[in-house]
Order: sequence, then C-alpha cells, then structure tokens
Amino acid sequence: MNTFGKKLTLTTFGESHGKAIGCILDGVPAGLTIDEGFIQSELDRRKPGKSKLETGRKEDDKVEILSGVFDGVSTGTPIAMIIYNTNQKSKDYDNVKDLFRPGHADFTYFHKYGLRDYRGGGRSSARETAARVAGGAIAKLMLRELGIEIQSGLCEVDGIKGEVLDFEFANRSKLYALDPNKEAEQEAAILKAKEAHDSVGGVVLTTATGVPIGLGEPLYYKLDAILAEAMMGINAAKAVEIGDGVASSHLKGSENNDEITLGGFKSNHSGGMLGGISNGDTIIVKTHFKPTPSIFQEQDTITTHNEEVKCNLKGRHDPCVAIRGAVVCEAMMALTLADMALLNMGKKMDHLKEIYKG
Ligand SMILES: Cc1cc2nc3c(=O)[nH]c(=O)nc-3n(C[C@H](O)[C@H](O)[C@H](O)COP(=O)(O)O)c2cc1C
Ligand SMILES: C=C(O[C@@H]1CC(C(=O)O)=C[C@@H](OP(=O)(O)O)[C@H]1O)C(=O)O
Repeated sequence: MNTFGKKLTLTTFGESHGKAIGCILDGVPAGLTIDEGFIQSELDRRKPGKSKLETGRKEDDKVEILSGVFDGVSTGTPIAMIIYNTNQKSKDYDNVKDLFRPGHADFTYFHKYGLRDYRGGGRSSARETAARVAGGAIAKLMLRELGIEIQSGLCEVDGIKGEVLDFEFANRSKLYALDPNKEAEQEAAILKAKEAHDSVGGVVLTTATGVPIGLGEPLYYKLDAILAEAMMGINAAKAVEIGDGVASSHLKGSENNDEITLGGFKSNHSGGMLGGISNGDTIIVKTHFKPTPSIFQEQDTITTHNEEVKCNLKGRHDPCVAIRGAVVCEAMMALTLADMALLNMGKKMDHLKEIYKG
C-alpha cells in the first residue's frame, strides 16, 4: 500500500498476525547519514506493551534495514526495512472468525474483498503504523539536516483538556501528556475506562518548527490538505484541525488574522500555513482519535452469514489509541514535510540554477 507522496513515497507491507511488517521508502536523496539507533528509538516510542495504558501485546519491534543504505549513508535507492512479528496470539481471535467487531474495519474489509483475515484485523490493524514510524524516522533525519524538528503530545484525553504545551514533559510521560497538571487526571480516566472494559478517545497535537516559507504546492497538493490526508490516514483518526481549526469558524476576522510585522507574525492562528504554503511559523496540527473499537463489553453484531449474534472479545487492546497514535502523527508529518521539501526544489529560476551549477 502506498500511503502517500509524490517525490518521497512510502509503501508498507504486512499484516498484524503475519510473519512480518515493513516498508519501502523511495526518494531519499543519497548521502543522508542513516542513524539506525534513531530509527529504533522512534519505533521504541510507538511499540506496544510499554505500560498498562497500552495494549498488552509485547513486541520488540526490532528493525532491520534490507537495502538502500551503505556504510551508514543512504545510496539514493529504495530503503527497505523489515520488522518481524513475534507475539501474535492469533487464537484470541478464533471466536470472531465469522463476525464483525463493532467499530473495527472487519465489516467493510469483508464486503470489499470478500474474505476475512480475522487474525488481529490483518492489514487493518494499527500494527502497520510501525512501518510508518520507521519510514518517518528517516524523513525526520532528513528534515533535521534542514533544521526542521517535529514534536507531539496529547492535548486532550477523554474530553479532559490540557492547557500547557510542554513537549519535554510529554516525552517523559507514559501517555505523552503535554500538560503536567492534567496528566494524573487523564491517566485516571484511561484506567477507569479500562476497568469498565471500555476505551477513551484523545487528541494529539503535532508541531514542526524551523519550517521555511514555501513548502506546499498551490491549489492542488496544498500543505494543509496533504497534512490532513496524512493524519486522517492513521487508524482511528476521525478529525484533523490546522492551527485553530474548528475554533476559527467562531472567531471574527480581527481575532483570527495573524498580523504581520518585520519581526514575523504576531500570532499563529493559521497553524503556519497560508494558501496551502508554509509561512515560516510553527506548523500546528491536531488529530482527533476515536476510542478504541475493541472493548470487552458485550455488543450486538452480525456474522458473515448474516445472523444476529453477541460479540464478546478476548485479547489485548489499547484503552486509548491516541497515546501511541502521537508517535505515528509525528511520522506522518515528517514524511509529508520531507516530500514537500523535495517537491519545492527549483521552483524559482535562481534556485534551479543553484542546483545545476552549484
Ligand atoms: C496506535 C494505534 C493503536 C491501536 N490499537 C487498537 C487496538 O488495540 N484495538 C483496536 O480495536 N483498535 C486499535 N486501533 C484502532 C483500529 O486500528 C482502527 O479503529 C481500525 O483500523 C478501524 O479503522 P477506523 O477507526 O480508522 O475506521 C489502534 C489505532 C492506533 C492508531
Ligand atoms: C500490535 C499492535 O497493536 C495492535 C493494534 C490493534 C488494532 O486493531 O489496530 C489491535 C491489537 O492487536 P493484537 O490483538 O494483534 O494484539 C493491538 O495490540 C501494534 O501497534 O504494534
């Protein structure tokens, strides 16, 4: 599956309960230092089973680079990476072989393809997002060389909103919470839902700093549109806001405009984009995640043979997918910005001459 991209394409493969998952990242310029330790550390941030706030499935998510890197640098050829699955426990899914889990992709996949890989949702499982994170880590390394840094954290859990955006704290927090004053309350809400065999939703804030003016193509392939697509492409993402997003429709023009001075914009309601093009300010995107569909309460459903039955699930599931979703949001933003940076090459004659003549 090709997740997106014009100049930088990420194709992922694999199923949650198959042998392995992985990706091919094509379009990375030659000569980028590929820090394997950094790729692994990004996978470690996303991997399942780190705390009771996450699914109990334990995977090391050890990544192996198969191609496109020689002597520690990219060769300009496709970079293939593989992660072997080690803790599938497919038996947990035996009792849902013939029925559709409410809220998951079972119903639509079955009707679209006419068959059912019931083992952990197969391709529809968010396990696939590990491959996105591996590709995103290389995009981050590329962006770092251009002075662009991406960060994220949870700004809301189960309707409990944070007011502070402390990214350093988020990095240390088990739930990547941005507000140190709200972390305990947010964690308690997740654990309370888990105890009640239920799940909660959450909102991830992702930012990019150091983005130059000019990334994003006008009218078609706009930066805001492509970022929204990238985030909406993550499992369980249900809405995306750019800058002030929904709130901006409640503001007056005088409140919403970011006034301009020689020192820069006075505010950043736009989320760092105007006309689909980055304006040099911080890129701000919020991604809203629904509550995990797989819950441990009895629910009504139907079978593949059209009988009404009760659905009772077993197995291991995230009580709040937004937590690990945060790391995936960073990867998707990195892949989008790296793609846009490559697309932006030679858009002005003097830049084109610079590239060709040096
Ligand atoms: C990081 C992450 C972890 C997830 N973990 C689970 C899980 O443990 N159980 C589950 O039912 N859904 C989980 N999901 C959500 C499902 O994969 C998703 O709801 C499903 O593919 C249906 O797609 P949709 O919600 O986008 O329509 C997770 C999503 C993400 C982003
Ligand atoms: C395995 C991962 O998360 C999985 C995502 C997921 C889903 O339905 O999306 C359901 C669960 O799958 P399983 O029942 O196979 O353990 C999660 O554990 C992962 O993120 O690596």
